[in-house]
Amino acid sequence: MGLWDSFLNWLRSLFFKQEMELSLVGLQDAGKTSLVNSIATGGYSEDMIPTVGFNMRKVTKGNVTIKLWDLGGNAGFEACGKDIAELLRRVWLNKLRRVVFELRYVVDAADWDNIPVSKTELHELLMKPSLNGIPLLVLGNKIDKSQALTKQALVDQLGLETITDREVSCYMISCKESINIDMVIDWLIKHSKTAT
Ligand SMILES: Nc1nc2c(ncn2[C@@H]2O[C@H](COP(=O)(O)OP(=O)(O)OP(=O)(O)O)[C@@H](O)[C@H]2O)c(=O)[nH]1
Ligand SMILES: [Mg+2]
Repeated sequence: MGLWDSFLNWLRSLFFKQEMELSLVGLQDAGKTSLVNSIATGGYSEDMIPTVGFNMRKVTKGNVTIKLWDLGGNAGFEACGKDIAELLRRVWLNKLRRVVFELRYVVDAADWDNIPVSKTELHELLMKPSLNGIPLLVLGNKIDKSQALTKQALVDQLGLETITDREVSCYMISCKESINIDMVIDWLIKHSKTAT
């Protein structure tokens, strides 16, 4: 095992000793589950089973519980008709707003088409009074892909510079190649005191 892997494993061991519960929010396919795997073990798989939209799952390791929230359209609901799909989406978003007290927002930085939807969802969430002042960590995932946006382009396209009422951090990561996962773990450890 290289020095770098040992360092990451040491960070991981610190992380899972903390008592915390955190939420990861993002559009489907952004890489939330991959990020949890990457933080937990460093493992990565191309063969992920998509979490069906409007879903919440919990992953617990050590003292840490990570809740994964999937945002975004859902083909199953859309089959019920656009209005009903939209209504269900609103109900689901309201539920999410009641339970998320800190935000880590995962974006697929290589999926240009979905960035505007990510932006809308993110800014809608930030308007919720219960999320006032809550620090925001935005993660642009899949930077191993050649078409991935640069950090500045992601910041611009998500309108992150217009968010002035809280601490905003943005890291570009790759779960696949374990890039900047150490920065994410470090951020989570530093902010764990404010976690619910
Ligand atoms: N190239 C690349 N692919 C990735 C990366 N992270 C995740 N993926 C792939 O993206 C797809 C979706 O990853 P998931 O971790 O299932 O994403 P998710 O956000 O949990 O998706 P849902 O559960 O469907 O909402 C999978 O095929 C992963 O292998 C990455 O860093 N680079
Ligand atoms: Mg998932």
